[in-house]
Amino acid sequence: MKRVLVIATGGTIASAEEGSGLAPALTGEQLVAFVPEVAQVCRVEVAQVMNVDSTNMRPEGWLTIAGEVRRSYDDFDGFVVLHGTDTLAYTAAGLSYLVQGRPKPIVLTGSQLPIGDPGTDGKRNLLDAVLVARDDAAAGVMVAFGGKVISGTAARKVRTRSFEAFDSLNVPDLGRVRDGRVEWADGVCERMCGAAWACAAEEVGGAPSAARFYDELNPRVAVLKLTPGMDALVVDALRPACDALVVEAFGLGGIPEYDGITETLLAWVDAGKTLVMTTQCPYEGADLSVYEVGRAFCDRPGVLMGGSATTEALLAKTMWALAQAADPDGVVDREKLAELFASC
Ligand SMILES: NC(=O)C[C@H](N)C(=O)O
Repeated sequence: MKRVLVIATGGTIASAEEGSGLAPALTGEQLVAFVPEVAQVCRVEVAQVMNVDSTNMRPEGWLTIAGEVRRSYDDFDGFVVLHGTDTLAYTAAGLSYLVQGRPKPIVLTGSQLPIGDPGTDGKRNLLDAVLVARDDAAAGVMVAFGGKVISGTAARKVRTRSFEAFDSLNVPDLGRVRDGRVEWADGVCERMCGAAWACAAEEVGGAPSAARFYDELNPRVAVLKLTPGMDALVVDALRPACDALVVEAFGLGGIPEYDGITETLLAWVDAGKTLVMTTQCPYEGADLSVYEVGRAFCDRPGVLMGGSATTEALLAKTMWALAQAADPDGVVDREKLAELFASC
């Protein structure tokens, strides 16, 4: 029987109402006990690394989860991370960059209703995630939620109440779990590699092979969604607190020319910081070379293009790449940063 480690972090799945609003109350052991089918399909152990609403999850928490996977890696065939849904997509992206190669499956899930609620989606999601984590064809970081299996770098929470809370943006779902069976989409291994992992061609398809663990992130990265009439002071105000800024431009890549917005953004890279350009449209990605209002950002040292990656993935990738590209004094090698950014 395969061995699965359930890493419990909290979230609605573990929550109960104790008079001041829903808050995590149950342990991972208690959650697993709600789903007896889990013990019938694998040997399960639980690690409780924290018990928080995912609103309070930070990049340090991603490192804690990745550290737990690393510590237990040889003892288990797969990992399930029980997590609040609100920032689950960020953590899934963070883990995708912290555990690269073609690692054993690391499957994130949670629920929209507490596991003790009679209509809960938590039992189904927990069992589905375990089924994916023990599946022979599974590898890498994934989200299993509401029957869908989604790449860890493509997930976005798109619904606040419904059970189908997550969509896969710009890449198809990796598969589905239906009636207790994992059904992978056609050509899924190639897509999984394209989405998240820097795989060599011979690593495509089949079971997990080598895992590459990283244990550093630079959390000094913010996301700025441009809005009509934004004051350049807002762009400036973020600078002291950040080493990089992920900019959600308009449409295909429009950056306002009025009131010094373009100049104030470009001053970031002149000061040695990094800009990552993306779009506020969820689908089809950005291309700043098309319109005049984006051209100034093309071929500029220090400016990286986000393509069709999600903002969640770009934030996590930037935190990872900045940490790898910095020397001990924190000076970032831009060439190395650009290479790392393009590598996964
Ligand atoms: N459904 C959920 O899990 C929401 C909860 N606030 C969390 O993210 O922890």
